[in-house]
Amino acid sequence: MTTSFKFTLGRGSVVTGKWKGKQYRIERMLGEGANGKVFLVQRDKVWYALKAGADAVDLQSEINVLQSLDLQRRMKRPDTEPFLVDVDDLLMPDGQEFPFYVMRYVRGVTLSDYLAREGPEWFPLVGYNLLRKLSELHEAGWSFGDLKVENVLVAEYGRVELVDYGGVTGFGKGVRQFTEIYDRGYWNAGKRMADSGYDLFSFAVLCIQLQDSKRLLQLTHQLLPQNRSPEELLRLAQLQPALRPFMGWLSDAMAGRFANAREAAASWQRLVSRSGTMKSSPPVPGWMKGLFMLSAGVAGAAIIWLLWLEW
Ligand SMILES: Nc1ncnc2c1ncn2[C@@H]1O[C@H](COP(=O)(O)OP(=O)(O)OP(=O)(O)O)[C@@H](O)[C@H]1O
Repeated sequence: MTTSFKFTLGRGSVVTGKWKGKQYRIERMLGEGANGKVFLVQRDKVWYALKAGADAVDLQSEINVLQSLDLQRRMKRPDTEPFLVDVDDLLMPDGQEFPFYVMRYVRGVTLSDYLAREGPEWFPLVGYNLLRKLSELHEAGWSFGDLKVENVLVAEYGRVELVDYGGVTGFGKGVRQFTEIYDRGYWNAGKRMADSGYDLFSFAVLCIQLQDSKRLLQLTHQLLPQNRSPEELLRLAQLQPALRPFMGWLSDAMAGRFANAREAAASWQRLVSRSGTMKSSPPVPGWMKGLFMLSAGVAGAAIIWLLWLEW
């Protein structure tokens, strides 16, 4: 397998898996990162995301996680469509080979783009959905590791999907792929070790990042490494009106006081329904609009209930 990773696939080109022979038509590149390139592709009129990487070992560990999550979901609901669709090698016309996998295409935008487009009042609901996603992963024994704004895609009605499973780490192991600003170790708040608290800490930083990325970045430049602390982060959070209802929650998450992500999600849900921070007039379909005629708090709880049913 080659280690160089300089290739492009133009729109309309068709790639064929070496071993299984499935064909995919390339539409466009969705993203490019350290571990590979992700393309929007089509097969039998269905859209998928195809990720090709240079390093078979890295890609294999993402594949293992996705397989284990699919298994877990199918055990809960046997009719669930798998997220991981195909695994094969890509044979390029010039003879180079790249490992790839094909997954469900998430029709979403990044978390910050979603809130900019739909309005900041979606934050409590999207945050809740993200916590539920994390707890699903944790219950399979994995920590996401590299939780950050760019790795969370949000689709219609605040549905959340995590992308880039390259940082996923089994509980108890050292986290290898992380982004400093979201990292518990960087803020002198605990070990760089995979557990539910590691992701919840990153989630808390992500909340601040969403509300005030500028001051968060400034803070990292101002502080000496030994002075980085959760208290500094909480001081920043306190300045954000949107985060005030969540101050206690953020403090618990940063101090590792939640037993797991499910407990953290339940606590978030209680806060949202109690404080009425849930948005009250979203662009929702007619059947859901009726629910929003109720008070914001009740409507919020109703949406959460709906999402619980679907999850
Ligand atoms: N299933 C998907 N559906 C839609 N878009 C996706 C999907 N998977 C990945 N993407 C897009 O492709 C981008 C790059 O994917 P990914 O983060 O997995 O690559 P990477 O090489 O591991 O990147 P990084 O260097 O950030 O680790 C994502 O930010 C996202 O925009």
